[in-house]
Amino acid sequence: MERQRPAGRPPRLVSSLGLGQRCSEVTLDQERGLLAWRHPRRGGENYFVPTSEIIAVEESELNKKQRNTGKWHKLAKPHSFTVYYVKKARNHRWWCRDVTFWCVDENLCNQWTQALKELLEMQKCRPKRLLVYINPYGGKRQGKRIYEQKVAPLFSLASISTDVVITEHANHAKDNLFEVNINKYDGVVCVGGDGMFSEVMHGLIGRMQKDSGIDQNNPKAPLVQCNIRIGIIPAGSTDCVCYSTVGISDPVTSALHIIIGDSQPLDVSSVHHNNTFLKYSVSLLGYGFYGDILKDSEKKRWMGPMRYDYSGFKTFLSHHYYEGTISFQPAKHTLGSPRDKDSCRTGCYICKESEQQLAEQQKKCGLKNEEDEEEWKVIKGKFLAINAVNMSCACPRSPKGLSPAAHLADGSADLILVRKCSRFDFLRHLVRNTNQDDQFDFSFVDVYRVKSFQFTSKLSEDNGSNVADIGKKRFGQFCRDHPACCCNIADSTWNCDGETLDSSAIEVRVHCQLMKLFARGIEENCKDEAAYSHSSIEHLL
Ligand SMILES: CCCCCCCCCCCCC/C=C/[C@@H](O)[C@H](CO)NC(=O)CCCCCCCCCCCCCCC
Ligand SMILES: Nc1ncnc2c1ncn2[C@@H]1O[C@H](COP(=O)(O)OP(=O)(O)OP(=O)(O)O)[C@@H](O)[C@H]1O
Ligand SMILES: [Ca+2]
Repeated sequence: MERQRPAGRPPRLVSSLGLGQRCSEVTLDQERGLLAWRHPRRGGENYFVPTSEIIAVEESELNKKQRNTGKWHKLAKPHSFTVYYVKKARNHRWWCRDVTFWCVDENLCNQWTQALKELLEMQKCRPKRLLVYINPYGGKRQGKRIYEQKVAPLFSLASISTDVVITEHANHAKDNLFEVNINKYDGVVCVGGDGMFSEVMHGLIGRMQKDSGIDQNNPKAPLVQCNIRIGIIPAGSTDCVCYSTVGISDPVTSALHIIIGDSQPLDVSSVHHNNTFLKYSVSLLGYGFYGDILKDSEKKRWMGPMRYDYSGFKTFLSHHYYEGTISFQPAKHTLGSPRDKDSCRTGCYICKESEQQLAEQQKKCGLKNEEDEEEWKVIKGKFLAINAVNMSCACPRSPKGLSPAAHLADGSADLILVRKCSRFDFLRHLVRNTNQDDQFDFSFVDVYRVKSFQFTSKLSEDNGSNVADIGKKRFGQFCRDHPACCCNIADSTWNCDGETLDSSAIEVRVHCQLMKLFARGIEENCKDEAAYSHSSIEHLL
């Protein structure tokens, strides 16, 4: 892609500017959008910052210490400017760092600030106005403090104006998104966990469909893409969506991705029951183990994030399995497979390829629904867990995720079936979700990449349509004939991105890249500080 440079400006600005008490050669390559300098101290460390990662530029005044220790105090008053930029550290963490350059020539100083500001103006993908929802009760109840202390100062530094809503009840953000004048904003930010993100996503996708006259209850309706990006400031208990799309759960890192206007498309699954829309899902749709954990943990919200460990331990000991039938359509359009060694990373070619494939398929088929004619696979069995993940579901508890090779935007989900097995074997599988070993390498675990699936429990098959009531009444009763066998005559519950669904019989369809986040996916071998310090400016420019 050819970069534009401000009209009438030279392609490169090179000056010897003051940095601390010494001089540094500073280069701004306006064509390639690179700012580079060599630190006169720190062993001549080289700095190299793409202008797309500059947060702000301000005319500044040297502080007292800088003024008194510098040689220039005998000279005329120095002029200075400060550049705030993204510093990439280990483990995908980003910091906001600043550097102040000075010179005695006021014109030169102005030329530099002007040139940098003009380059920032040209970053059209950056948001100027954001709508922010804060859940004050998510996670450890730190959402408001995190936003005020860590995020708001960065937004104001980047001249982003915000309208902030502190939610007063569940669904406040979702309902509000159906009413606000959404065109006023360049994005919506949610401060909270996966549940809060889910609310904002439902509000935005729902609003988009409503405005376009699409009936969400129709499971086959082609949904309209939502182009307003969502930013997630993690302040929840799991923060799986943030971790899986940024690589770390850190409010400052996420705020910086929002400021520089990153964009990451995301697949969204729609979940229906009997032609009734239930929910959308982006991370985990889990039946059995994760459904039971969620159901139990909801009663223990007061415990905060610890509730999941408590309920997880209890659910693990209960070792319930559930009988049912899963039917699915394999995702043939995508190049990847769930057993791939490579994971989805920034600029992922598999996601790009899938997007094109699906667009071509849609063009070819037009209104004809050829999807239904495609092959369906049917599997009946007894399952400890049925997990469908649209993304890896990496989170601090499981750093590589439930399906490490799942893609953020390939139009498919990974369906993981964990069949009835011993407690010991199930524990081995669970532990592999937390370490580097392959969690799918067991005879009782199967994984498929799918574009749609349906599930019906044995109970609903046996009892016809009034299953929900029967299931509810029977919940908690277990096989009387074999009290120790762990077979459960009741249904489990679906865990849909951390919320329970009312129906166990569901129909799920993946919508490729239905929405976008202020993120860029996980970066490959995130450069650490050493990578910058040993490269020379000459080489980089
Ligand atoms: C020996 C340790 C094995 C630990 C295995 C841990 C695997 C953890 C996998 C986490 C996957 C999270 C997927 C994301 C789901 C989100 O959309 C959703 C909303 O935030 N979060 C949850 O449902 C919250 C789900 C929280 C799940 C916590 C599971 C804790 C299990 C503890 C099992 C203990 C067994 C101990 C036996 C001695
Ligand atoms: N003011 C509020 N009072 C009560 N509930 C709220 C409020 N605002 C939002 N909620 C609801 O709280 C639920 C949980 O919030 P959130 O996701 O932020 O935290 P969490 O559950 O601790 O984290 P995670 O979802 O990552 O496990 C959301 O589903 C949201 O609908
Ligand atoms: Ca996907």
